[in-house]
Amino acid sequence: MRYVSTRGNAPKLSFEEAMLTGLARDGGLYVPNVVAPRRQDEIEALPGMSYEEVAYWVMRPFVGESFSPEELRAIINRAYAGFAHAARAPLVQLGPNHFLLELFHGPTLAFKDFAMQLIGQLFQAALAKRGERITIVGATSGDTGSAAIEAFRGLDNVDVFILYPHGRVSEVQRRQMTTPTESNVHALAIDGTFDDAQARLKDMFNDFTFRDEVKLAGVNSINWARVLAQVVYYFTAASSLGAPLRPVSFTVPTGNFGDIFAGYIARQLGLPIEKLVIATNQNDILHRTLQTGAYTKSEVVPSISPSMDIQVSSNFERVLFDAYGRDGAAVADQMDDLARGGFTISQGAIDYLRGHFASGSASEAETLATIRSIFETTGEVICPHTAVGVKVASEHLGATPMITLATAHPAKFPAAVKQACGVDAPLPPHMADLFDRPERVTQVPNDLAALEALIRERRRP
Ligand SMILES: Cc1ncc(COP(=O)(O)O)c(C=O)c1O
Ligand SMILES: N[C@@H](CCOP(=O)(O)O)C(=O)O
Repeated sequence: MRYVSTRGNAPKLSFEEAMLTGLARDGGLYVPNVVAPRRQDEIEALPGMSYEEVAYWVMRPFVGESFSPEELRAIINRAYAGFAHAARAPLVQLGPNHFLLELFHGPTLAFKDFAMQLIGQLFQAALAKRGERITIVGATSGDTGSAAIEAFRGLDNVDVFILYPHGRVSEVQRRQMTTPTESNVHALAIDGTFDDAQARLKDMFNDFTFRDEVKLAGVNSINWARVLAQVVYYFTAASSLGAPLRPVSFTVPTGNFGDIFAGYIARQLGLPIEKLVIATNQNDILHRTLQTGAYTKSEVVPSISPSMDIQVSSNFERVLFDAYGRDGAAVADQMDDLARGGFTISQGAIDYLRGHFASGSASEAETLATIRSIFETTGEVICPHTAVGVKVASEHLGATPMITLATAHPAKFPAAVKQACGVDAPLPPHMADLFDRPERVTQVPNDLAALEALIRERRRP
């Protein structure tokens, strides 16, 4: 298996090379050169397998020669050993034909742990073999940052810099990033939005002098390995509800488009997903794009689901690449237009997108009302991101089982939960003293040169 850039003008790489490279050198994102459907009998055999066994089955063909079968199995087993639930990603029923896929039983209480715990192990194995050290820079709207810090804290050969938008993450999310004491961890509060943070990160990748000097690596969903790890739970969830013999639908709270893109890959691998529904908060650019055919940036408005306060959804480029028949030059043109404010999608490409995705959005009031009504009718306390998904899913329910991804633990957003339904959402025991731990953070300007200077100064040579 080789990996190609969505902009068609970068070297083709192996899985390990693509993982360590991050952003392609033409500014694009790496994707597999082919995603072939799996055999039906193999998919039928998934129920009854452990999460780790399904993960191995999903990932093995994508990993190729980069890791031996034994190495990959051991890496997967280590990655999920610390999860608090034996099923790793349990399903709970919310109502007739509506299920929640709980993705918050990892160490930092969000779905990011599924991929980050895995790539932490993959990076360590690859770096040990190569005898290399790297500098990870990540952009976060709240959850990627803490998951990355948890996966890489204390490692001798990795420095981690996490850029989060100052004042635009929840207090629990911020403290998860600012309280680790390891000297290889650096929390940076940028004066701007998540989009600014992600744009500066991509600028760093496009500054080849800096990139090569610090050996820059990325753990955002820029990194294909992140997306791959997230494909697994679509299979475990669907197969526990009877797939592939009966179809299922998914609704995915969406921001950077990584999680739903993983669902799109699962469908390409042969999972019968009837509807794949994009659920956005009031920052509804993806929903508007599907409706209008134009991807037009507007200002990010802070919401009670802050991790989805995004206008430039990085992984949308990956699906556009397919929508344009894998024409990298066409994608590169559209991304140039995006830098100037937006682009209009061709008729063929928008038909492709509408054929693969449905969409909807939830206002702030609808998000709060959903948290409240789910609590009152089921006793479940859900986080605001999950509530966005549940609200949008309710507009797409039918005869096919609907699975909404519960992307974070409610304890990460206690203020919104309290406002919605009046209950406290306590942190689990391993985080119970989070508010007593001292914070360590540097406020930084939204300026490439200043950020690069700080990283050069702080990283260990
Ligand atoms: C809790 C939560 N829900 C949903 C999302 C959106 O996921 P994605 O960015 O993969 O679309 C995020 C951020 O990634 C998140 O942290
Ligand atoms: N919501 C994310 C944004 C970054 O997404 P990623 O999947 O590209 O890492 C966050 O919580 O940081």
